[in-house]
Amino acid sequence: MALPSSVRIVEVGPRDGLQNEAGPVIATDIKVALINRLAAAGVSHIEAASFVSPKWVPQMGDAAAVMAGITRHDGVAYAALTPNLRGVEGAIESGADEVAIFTAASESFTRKNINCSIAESLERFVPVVEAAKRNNIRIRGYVSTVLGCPYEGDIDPSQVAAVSRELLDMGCYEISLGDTIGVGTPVRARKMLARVANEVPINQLAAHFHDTYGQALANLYAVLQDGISVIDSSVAGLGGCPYASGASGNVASEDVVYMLEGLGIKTGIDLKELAATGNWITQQLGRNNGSKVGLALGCSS
Ligand SMILES: CC(C)(COP(=O)([O-])OP(=O)([O-])OC[C@H]1O[C@@H](n2cnc3c(N)ncnc32)[C@H](O)[C@@H]1OP(=O)([O-])[O-])[C@@H](O)C(=O)NCCC(=O)NCCSC(=O)C[C@@](C)(O)CC(=O)[O-]
Repeated sequence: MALPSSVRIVEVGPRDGLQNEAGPVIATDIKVALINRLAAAGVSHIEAASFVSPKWVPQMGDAAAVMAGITRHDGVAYAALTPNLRGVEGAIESGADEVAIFTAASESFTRKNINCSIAESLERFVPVVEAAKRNNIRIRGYVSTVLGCPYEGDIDPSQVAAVSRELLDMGCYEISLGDTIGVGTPVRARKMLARVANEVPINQLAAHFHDTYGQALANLYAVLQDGISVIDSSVAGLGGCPYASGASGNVASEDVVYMLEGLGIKTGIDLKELAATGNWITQQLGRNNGSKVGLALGCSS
């Protein structure tokens, strides 16, 4: 299949990137400035916050304040993660353009992450989806551990396909396939995708690959050839996974945009502005920049 002419980048840095940040809770102002800078760099889809239990994820405890603080840019969708009815109510009140429900292809991971079975998580999402639909808010679905689980090892692609299909049938417009611990390699990624694409149209699937083993760009290049045209990524490669030692964050947005530009694929994002944002946020957090492109360009502001 020909490569797509354009790719929508879903920037998950403010949520997936910051949720696991060690140390004190990051100031709301920094989160707000990060989101505003990403929008100014041309990112059109930003996962801005997470309406989850602050006991489980303290870094996301100020979701409502973050959503209230951002300056909305025309044409930018601001999304929020919502595990249950309480979460979606908060997201709707905060003016989220989109909500995301999340489960996994692995029972053990689901239990650790949201304290229920996969089947229970799907039941829990029913009122979430109903509330979002009543408010004309789009619903995205996540399936984690699509290429491996820290507790169960390899995951059968049929299980990924089955959970993805359930989320689609519930009303998700798009299913994001998460290689949560970044263990995938290109051939396995394509095999998994081929199985899932039997259940969910490829144009309703997104790739959400972490870069723990340095395979994320290779995996993305592989699945782009199968028709994937939505990629989740995190500025400066922010993030990590509390369930996998040494796990790094999502693939860095700067690295993805650089690769896509080299392939002649449009993203609408200004790479220099994005790289400056990556360098800025890593300075704010006092952590290393996980983007090779960000480091190479050395942009700052
Ligand atoms: C799902 C629950 C809430 C179940 O948590 P629980 O303990 O089973 O449920 P609960 O209903 O007993 O709630 C526990 C406490 O949280 C409160 N609570 C309950 N709901 C909310 C809410 N919405 N907002 C704020 N507070 C809430 C609730 O009121 C209660 O407070 P208490 O009575 O103890 O004071 C919990 O497990 C949770 O919040 N988990 C979130 C985990 C999470 O955010 N993980 C990271 C996101 S997933 C991810 O990163 C993967 C992804 C998407 O990026 C893709 C990939 O890479 O694979």
